[in-house]
Amino acid sequence: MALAGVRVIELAGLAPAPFCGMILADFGARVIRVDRTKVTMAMDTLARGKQSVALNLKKPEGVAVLKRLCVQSDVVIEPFRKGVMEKLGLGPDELQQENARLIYARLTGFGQSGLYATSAGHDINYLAMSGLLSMLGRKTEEPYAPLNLVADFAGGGLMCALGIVLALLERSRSGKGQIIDASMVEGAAYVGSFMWKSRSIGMWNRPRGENMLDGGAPYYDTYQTSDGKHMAVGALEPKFYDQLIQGLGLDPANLPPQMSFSDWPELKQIFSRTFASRTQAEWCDVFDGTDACVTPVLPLDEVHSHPHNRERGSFQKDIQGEVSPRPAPVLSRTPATPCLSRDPLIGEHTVSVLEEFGYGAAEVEQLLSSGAVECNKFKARL
Ligand SMILES: C[C@H](CCC[C@H](C)C(=O)SCCNC(=O)CCNC(=O)[C@H](O)C(C)(C)COP(=O)(O)OP(=O)(O)OC[C@H]1O[C@@H](n2cnc3c(N)ncnc32)[C@H](O)[C@@H]1OP(=O)(O)O)[C@H]1CC[C@H]2[C@@H]3[C@H](O)C[C@@H]4C[C@H](O)CC[C@]4(C)[C@H]3C[C@H](O)[C@]12C
Repeated sequence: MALAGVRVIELAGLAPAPFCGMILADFGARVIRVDRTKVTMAMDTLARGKQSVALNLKKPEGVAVLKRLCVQSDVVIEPFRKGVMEKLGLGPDELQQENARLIYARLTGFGQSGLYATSAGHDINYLAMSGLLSMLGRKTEEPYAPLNLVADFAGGGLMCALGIVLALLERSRSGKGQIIDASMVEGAAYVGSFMWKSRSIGMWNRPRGENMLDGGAPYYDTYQTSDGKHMAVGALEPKFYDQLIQGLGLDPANLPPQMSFSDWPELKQIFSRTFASRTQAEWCDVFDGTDACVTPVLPLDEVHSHPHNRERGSFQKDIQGEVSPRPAPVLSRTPATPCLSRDPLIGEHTVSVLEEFGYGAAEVEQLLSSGAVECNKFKARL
């Protein structure tokens, strides 16, 4: 796989850093997640393919273990507030002094500098600060965050993974590591570059929820079907719009023009009434195989079995029967072959990882008895 041979230390975090680590693991990196000790339940649902080591970083011996892991690794991902790692004596200066090739990825909400750098926050706050949240939501409603997808995952975990891959590529020339300051505010804003750059062509001249791509246009929206399901319509270009009108069985001569903003509310009502007259399956029969840009809105439990997704193998089942998306994109020679076994227990691999990183049996025993590390392998067998 593309990242085979890359060793990553991921300090356990909430959502963006686990996603970043999972992407790297899916594409072949060896990812060791560093969990806290005395935690009963793993909250990382994005742990596919990772190993877990439980360290108490409030103990100097725990800090020393993490340093040793980082000396022999390529990447460390830290998900804490600015300054937390420095307080532990684990800042980039300390770690890169011992391993100049280390890529030190800092995944935060607000970045490593600025007024908010040390403040707590979550996806919705970062999205708000990126400017994007002000553009999201229906007409007359308050701004609305689309789950925690944009800042946590697109602007956060994914951007951080991109930064790591870029730094690995550059390191293959320079031999040097670097520090990645991955701010979710900036990552989300960057993902949204189109919103800035397309203002010049008038894409966002109207209030929120009244533009072409934000739910304003009747030909770019969702509609309820007679069985309470939905269809998604994305018929932007006139040639595709014509196919939409044809599929809906409407007479273009009786409709206002596609691009007439003032007629959009009326057109929406016509589309709503029409879509409500048949079931989702019936509309799929009408539109599948056409260029009308109309697709069913699939709930998560139907995605896997949709013929298109099934044919491509876009979703996979792990050994516990849990369905999740196959890693994307698909590389032709070195595709991701994600691990399908169960997620690690907290600290399940502490002893084996320590041994692999050169700790002798007596040292491991000492660390276990001092509480600097914890191993839950025995419990895993119960
Ligand atoms: C699923 C929910 C998560 C949703 C994601 C959410 C929408 C997000 O947006 S995630 C993005 C969050 N932001 C960032 O990641 C940006 C960078 N990080 C930060 O800004 C901060 O870390 C922070 C704000 C996220 C958290 O701040 P906090 O003060 O807690 O932490 P830090 O200042 O960073 O310091 C960390 C301290 O920890 C010490 N540390 C770290 N590792 C170790 C170690 N190995 N050993 C010892 N010590 C360690 C470190 O030294 C720091 O110490 P100091 O403070 O002394 O410096 C889930 C969100 C909430 C969950 C629910 C909740 O937990 C309650 C229930 C719990 C139950 O078990 C399960 C059900 C819950 C309802 C649970 C359910 C879900 O998991 C959640 C809803």
